[in-house]
Formats: sequence, C-alpha cells, structure tokens
Amino acid sequence: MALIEVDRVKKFYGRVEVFNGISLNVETGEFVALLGPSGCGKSTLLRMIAGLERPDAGEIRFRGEPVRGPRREIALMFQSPTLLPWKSALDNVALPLVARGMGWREAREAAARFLSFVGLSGFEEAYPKQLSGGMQQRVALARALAVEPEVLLLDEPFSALDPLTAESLRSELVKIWHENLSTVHTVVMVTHAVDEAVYMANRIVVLSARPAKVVADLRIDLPYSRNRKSHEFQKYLDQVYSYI
Ligand SMILES: Nc1ncnc2c1ncn2[C@@H]1O[C@H](COP(=O)(O)OP(=O)(O)OP(=O)(O)O)[C@@H](O)[C@H]1O
Repeated sequence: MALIEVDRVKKFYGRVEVFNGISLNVETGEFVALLGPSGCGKSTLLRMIAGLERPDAGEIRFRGEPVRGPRREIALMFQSPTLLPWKSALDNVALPLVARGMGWREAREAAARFLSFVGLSGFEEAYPKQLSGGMQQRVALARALAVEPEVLLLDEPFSALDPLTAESLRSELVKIWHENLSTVHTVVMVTHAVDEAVYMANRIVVLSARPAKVVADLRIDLPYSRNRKSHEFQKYLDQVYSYI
C-alpha cells in the first residue's frame, strides 16, 4: 500500500473540470515534484491531499485511510508565509502546538527549538513585519515542522523569495529531507520551475492542462547535493522539458 493514494479523483469548480479521474501514488520517502501548466490543478491536488478540499468523486487515502480533513501527519506550506502579524515569530510557531492541546510553556520551548533549527535563533520575539520575506518563510517552515509531520506538502514555497534566499532555502529543505533531520520523510512540492524540480526531487510528475492527467512520471536518479552544471542534470532538464 502506498503512503498517499490519489484514486480516480474527480474535481469540479462549477463548470470547470479540474480533474476527471486522476490517480497517483506517493511512497514513503519520496520527494515528488508536481509540474504542469498554470491553472491545471496542482494546488487543488495538494489541498485535497492535505484534506482542505474534498474530491467530488474518487478517493484520497493516507496509509489506506480516506482523507476526510486535515491530519496531524500532513503539514502544508504555501508560497506566502501566512503568519499572524500580531503574534511574535515564537508564538506563530507555538500556536498550532497549543491548538493541538500542548500547554503554552511547552509549546514555546518547542517553538524556540524549531526556530533555531531553521536558523532564526535570536528572532523569537520579532513580529513578522520586522522580518525579511525569507525569514518569514523560515518561520513558516519552523511552524510546519514543529507539529512533527511525516509528510510536508509545499505549494511553490520559494516563488515569492529573492533568488539567493530561495536557493539557500531549497538546499536546506533538501538537506532536512535527505538527511532525515526532522520527522518529515515524504515531500510533495508544487512548482512551476523545472530546474527547481530536478534540483530537489527524486521523482517528477508532470500534469497536462485541465482536466489534468499524469503525462510523465520520472525518477530523478542523481545524488545529493546536486550539481546544476553536470551533464546528467542537463539531461534530466531536457527530458522534463520535452513533456511540457
Ligand atoms: N476555490 C476555487 N473556486 C473556483 N475555482 C477554483 C478554485 N480553486 C481553483 N480554481 C480553479 O481551478 C483550476 C485549477 O486551479 P489550481 O490553483 O489548482 O491550479 P494550479 O495548477 O495550481 O495553478 P498555478 O500553477 O497557476 O498556481 C483553475 O482554473 C482555477 O481557476
């Protein structure tokens, strides 16, 4: 049984047919990048896996159980950090833990550990507006990791960042996943960037225009950390581009 099973899922928004029976399995330990044309339904698929939206037909299962709402094993991180502006960095990370029943003191201790883990020691009391975009996205990453999920779903997490910040966060995230530095073993990431997908993922799934179908499902068999200038990297880039 796969960790995540997307089984013949159909999804409509009014008359817009986003999926007409898409199936896709994700195995434990994979880093899957979802690529596809704008508006094809990548974010919708991620939100359905996260339990934030329901399929109109078909089923999404996590470890064989139908996903009927958000689950503690699955965390989601968006393009923008979606922090609460009136809460400190520390409390933004602590809040989901408190919402799950942890006391504030313990939650703040855990939050401080995760802020330190993402390189933000010393910024615990800062408010989001006092932090750069990259730092805010790090707080969002700390918040996602603090609930100790097994699966991290990423919806274009770097696209709002400047190129250098985006690049360092990409490398850090790959390292966290590849070296098992957190509870996260499995990642599903929506991206527009072929280069980002080949740099980070060990599997790339390319979707077609709506109603989206899987048009390619490739394993990226390159060691980490990856060298964008290598011949093999370029070969994978060309291969993925040929499907887009
Ligand atoms: N809540 C909603 N209500 C109505 N239509 C929606 C809603 N969410 C998404 N859609 C529509 O469903 C389709 C798929 O959207 P989605 O955001 O999943 O695509 P995407 O592949 O992630 O797009 P992009 O790459 O541009 O972010 C689009 O046509 C979009 O307009």
